[in-house]
Amino acid sequence: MANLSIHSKKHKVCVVGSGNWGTTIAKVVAENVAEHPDIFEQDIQMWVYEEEYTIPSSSKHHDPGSALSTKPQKLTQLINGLHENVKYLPDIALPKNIIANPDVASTVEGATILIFNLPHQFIGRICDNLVGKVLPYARGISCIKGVSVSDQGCELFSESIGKKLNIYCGALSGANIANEVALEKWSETTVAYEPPAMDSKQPTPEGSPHGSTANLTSLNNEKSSPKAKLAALPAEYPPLNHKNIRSLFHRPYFHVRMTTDVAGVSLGGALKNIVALAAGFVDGLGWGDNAKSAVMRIGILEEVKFGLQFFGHSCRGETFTEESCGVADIITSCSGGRNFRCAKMAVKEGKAIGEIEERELNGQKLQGTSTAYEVNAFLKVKGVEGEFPLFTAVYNILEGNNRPEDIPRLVEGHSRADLD
Ligand SMILES: NC(=O)C1=CN([C@@H]2O[C@H](COP(=O)(O)OP(=O)(O)OC[C@H]3O[C@@H](n4cnc5c(N)ncnc54)[C@H](O)[C@@H]3O)[C@@H](O)[C@H]2O)C=CC1
Ligand SMILES: O=C(CO)COP(=O)(O)O
Repeated sequence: MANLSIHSKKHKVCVVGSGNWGTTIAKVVAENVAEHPDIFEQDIQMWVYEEEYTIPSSSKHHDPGSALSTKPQKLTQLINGLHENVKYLPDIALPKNIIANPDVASTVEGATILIFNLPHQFIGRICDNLVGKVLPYARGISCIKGVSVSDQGCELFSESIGKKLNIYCGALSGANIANEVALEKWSETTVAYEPPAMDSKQPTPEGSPHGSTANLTSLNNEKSSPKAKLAALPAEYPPLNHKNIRSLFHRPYFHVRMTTDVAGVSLGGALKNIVALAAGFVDGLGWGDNAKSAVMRIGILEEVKFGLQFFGHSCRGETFTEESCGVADIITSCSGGRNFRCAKMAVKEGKAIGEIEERELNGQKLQGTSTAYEVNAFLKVKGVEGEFPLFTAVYNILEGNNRPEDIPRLVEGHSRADLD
């Protein structure tokens, strides 16, 4: 087929991270670059935190006669040889254009689109290693569910990545249990991207509260960082407007809705992990679906309140109630997510959730436990712990100050009016 593109260069896409969701998103984008060769280069470099791994005897790749199969191997070699991430996404065939790379600097080299997808506790250090190694006009998308809390306040990862690397960074988040997406079972997701004006030959959707200009000011209401100057995407590249960003993620089984609300999308993904722990706690007590629904209802109200109170000038309440990254992610995460499952087991077995995480997840990481502590530290500094009774209850249960049985009492009386 003739290449009708008027652009002499194509976008090089890389994925920083290769866990359960990192590998799944690499599969999604690897399929899409193959379908849009006029916009994207064909290979996807995927950064892997290198480790040695022995193929388990339950794997179809296990061959007792082969030393390769019974001895530990480098995970990158296994992924590149088998086209499968045998540790973090077993039994899912990966497209051959995914290249596992243990070196983060060469993973991002020459990339114009960087997709950040790793447990949130590791992103700060990785970004430190990337300073000065990223194209000045690169653009990022963060798939990370968490927030970055420091004495500077509460920051979105899209923003902390953007500031550290001096690039624009959007966010992807939705009701997306990775294993289901990897099996190509239908789901929706939300991608928040506010194209810097110079990247876009197309207007952002009508009604956009932010227009189409780059906004690198802090999304935290009370702090605003100096505006960093973004480098323009050279005209040789196809524009990075909503249409082209969407074409990188949208699949027949993975439906993308675009928005410009980076704060709402990021916060929905981060805060629902705290709610999922609460749902696991009450389910672990055997309290049933009504109790879980109550937790979800209060959880969504606290999400909206948190967004509007601390990120109000850039966050839309409707994002939490209308988009996949909001209410839908609460529902899916409180049904089958890892935070929910591990919290439930912890209560049923009377064990610490960290012990369950270690035993059950084969190296995958819970995000809700650390997020509950981080959000609590921020709420404490602001003096508003009492205004977020569910988030606070989860923290206190993890700390051992309260028991899961206390949740109804702790959230009682917090009607919609109380949360306003
Ligand atoms: N798994 C899921 O169903 C979904 C996860 N997410 C979010 O995506 C983000 C990434 O999650 P997953 O890919 O599932 O990760 P994961 O939970 O599978 O975590 C394991 C990953 O962490 C890496 N890792 C371990 N120690 C490390 C270190 N010291 N430095 C750097 N990396 C290290 C491992 O190599 C592996 O790639 C998280 O924020 C999560 O909340 C979002 C949607 C769905
Ligand atoms: O984010 C998720 C689903 O959208 C996955 O949640 P867990 O990390 O709790 O598995």
